[in-house]
Amino acid sequence: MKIKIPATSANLGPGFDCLGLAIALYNEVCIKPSSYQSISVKGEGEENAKLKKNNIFVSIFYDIYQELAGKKDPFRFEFFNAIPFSRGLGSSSAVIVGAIASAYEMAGVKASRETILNKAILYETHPDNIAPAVFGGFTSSVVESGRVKTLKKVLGEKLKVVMVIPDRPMSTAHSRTLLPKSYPMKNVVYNLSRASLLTAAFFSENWEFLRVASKDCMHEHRRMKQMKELFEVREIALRSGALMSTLSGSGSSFFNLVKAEDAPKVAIALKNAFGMFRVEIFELDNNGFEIVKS
Ligand SMILES: Nc1ncnc2c1ncn2[C@@H]1O[C@H](COP(=O)(O)OP(=O)(O)O)[C@@H](O)[C@H]1O
Ligand SMILES: N[C@@H](CCOP(=O)(O)O)C(=O)O
Repeated sequence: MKIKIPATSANLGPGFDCLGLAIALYNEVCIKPSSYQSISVKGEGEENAKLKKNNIFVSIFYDIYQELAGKKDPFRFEFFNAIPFSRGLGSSSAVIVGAIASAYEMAGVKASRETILNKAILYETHPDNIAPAVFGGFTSSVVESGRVKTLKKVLGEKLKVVMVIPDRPMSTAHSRTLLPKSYPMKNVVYNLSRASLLTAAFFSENWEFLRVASKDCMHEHRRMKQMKELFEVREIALRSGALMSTLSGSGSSFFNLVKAEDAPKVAIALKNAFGMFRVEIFELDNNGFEIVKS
């Protein structure tokens, strides 16, 4: 079988741990029955020998496969990774969702996307990457009694993403340790009001509200201080016409949502200012993971 899983950009500013969307940048994994287990890696992580011995996708796959099939058959895993690691593009969530969906497919057990999502939340404590990786589109999610409740909005082709991908990683786990354990009430109201308005703006396609609705006072500043160039990335992106400009997930990438016709202008402005960073124009993904060949 072959599965493709999209990258995701989580938080989108004030929507910490609850808002996210999927991007048309994919990891692909081919899995075939074999007489012995083997792993090959192309693309991101190709040089990392550890991924052939201690691979989180394979571990999660067999967790689920053994639960469903009651045995551990050997498979060949061929990874074609396009999602950079630790750049705030949901690489770890793509692994979790891809491994679970693949295990159900290889065990011959049908599963709804809700089932896949509610398995994935057991491995990833926050739903803002896994929900769009499962469903695609823009998603607003909560976790209630261990179950994920999410709503999806399909995003039209009038929108594109200009993503600035720095050459330095930011580990999600480490980046979360930089955040305070509690916040003043005014900060909480600042973020929850904007997250609400941001969600309403996406669902009603009122793009002119995105700029004010995507501001955050709970996590971005502390994280962006680890890579001060990101403050200028945002300034240039907004000056060039981006609808919104936010730290992608826990970083280090910077997410810029633009009208399709403005994408080249915004990308050129960012490329001219940050020659050392990757600047890519992506479409949005509205499908989530896809099993492209059984
Ligand atoms: N395709 C992959 N195959 C195996 N492991 C992966 C893959 N993508 C990510 N990982 C694991 O996840 C880690 C990155 O997780 P994290 O810091 O949460 O980054 P991100 O912001 O991309 O989600 C990598 O260091 C690696 O251990
Ligand atoms: N809400 C999380 C999102 C992490 O996204 P990632 O793409 O960096 O894994 C957080 O901000 O920690």
